[in-house]
Amino acid sequence: MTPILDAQGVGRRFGAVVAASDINIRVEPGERVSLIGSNGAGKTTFVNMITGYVKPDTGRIVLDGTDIAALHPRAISQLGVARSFQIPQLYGDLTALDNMLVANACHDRRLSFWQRARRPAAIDRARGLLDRFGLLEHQQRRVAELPGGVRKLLDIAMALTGQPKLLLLDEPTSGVSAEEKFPMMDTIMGVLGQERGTTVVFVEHDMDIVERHASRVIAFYSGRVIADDVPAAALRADDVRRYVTGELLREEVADAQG
Ligand SMILES: Nc1ncnc2c1ncn2[C@@H]1O[C@H](COP(=O)(O)OP(=O)(O)OP(=O)(O)O)[C@@H](O)[C@H]1O
Repeated sequence: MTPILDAQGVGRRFGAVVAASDINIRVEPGERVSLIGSNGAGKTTFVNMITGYVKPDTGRIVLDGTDIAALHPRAISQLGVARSFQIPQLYGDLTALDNMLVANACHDRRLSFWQRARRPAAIDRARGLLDRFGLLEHQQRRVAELPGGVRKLLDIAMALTGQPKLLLLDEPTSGVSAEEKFPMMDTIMGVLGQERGTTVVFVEHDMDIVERHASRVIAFYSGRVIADDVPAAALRADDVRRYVTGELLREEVADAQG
């Protein structure tokens, strides 16, 4: 099977900082891969290299058979990569539905912008997605008036309008309250389960969410991959317990204190 994503020997420095070092990651269709790691470990750099916002210094990044490492972000998006951001990128003065229509129109360049945006099929698709995310009641509200959790879901719904092959979610639950996190991720993953063929790579700091929703976990530390396995095994690995969750360090400190 052709992998959706095949990154081989990928490296990137920012001055003296090594943000990615010999990253080798292959993602198969349908996987739900969680990227974990402490602040500055290199997760966002990896996501930015897939979307084309950061170019690797070394290595290859192949999307569904096409080498994308040198392509412009727009070209990569048109090949089927979509992303959501830690802080949703929305048009505050437009309604939720119009945000969806604008996102959808960006994927189809055949007609003028609003002709594309207002096609009946585009409106149906946008309303269908809003419905599946539980957002239909908000469709005519200005986005600036919507609560943060709703805006996050809308951002992800917008990313799905173009039926991407690969969806990248950068900390989908950041800034969301502990009570809202779990139902929110259940909604997101439930919708993705209905979207045939969408593969997901998500950056996540909450290990309970990772265990619940990832089929595979890739842990980063200092620009390197230190674990790549099913969640139970990856979260038990010594390097992950030392450098990501900090459990091992806490145990060692407790032992040292007697
Ligand atoms: N544009 C940039 N210029 C300079 N240094 C950068 C740039 N982008 C990232 N870095 C550095 O690269 C390293 C990896 O950063 P990155 O944002 O990828 O980590 P991260 O794992 O996503 O962290 P966080 O969880 O805080 O978002 C860090 O040391 C960061 O300061």
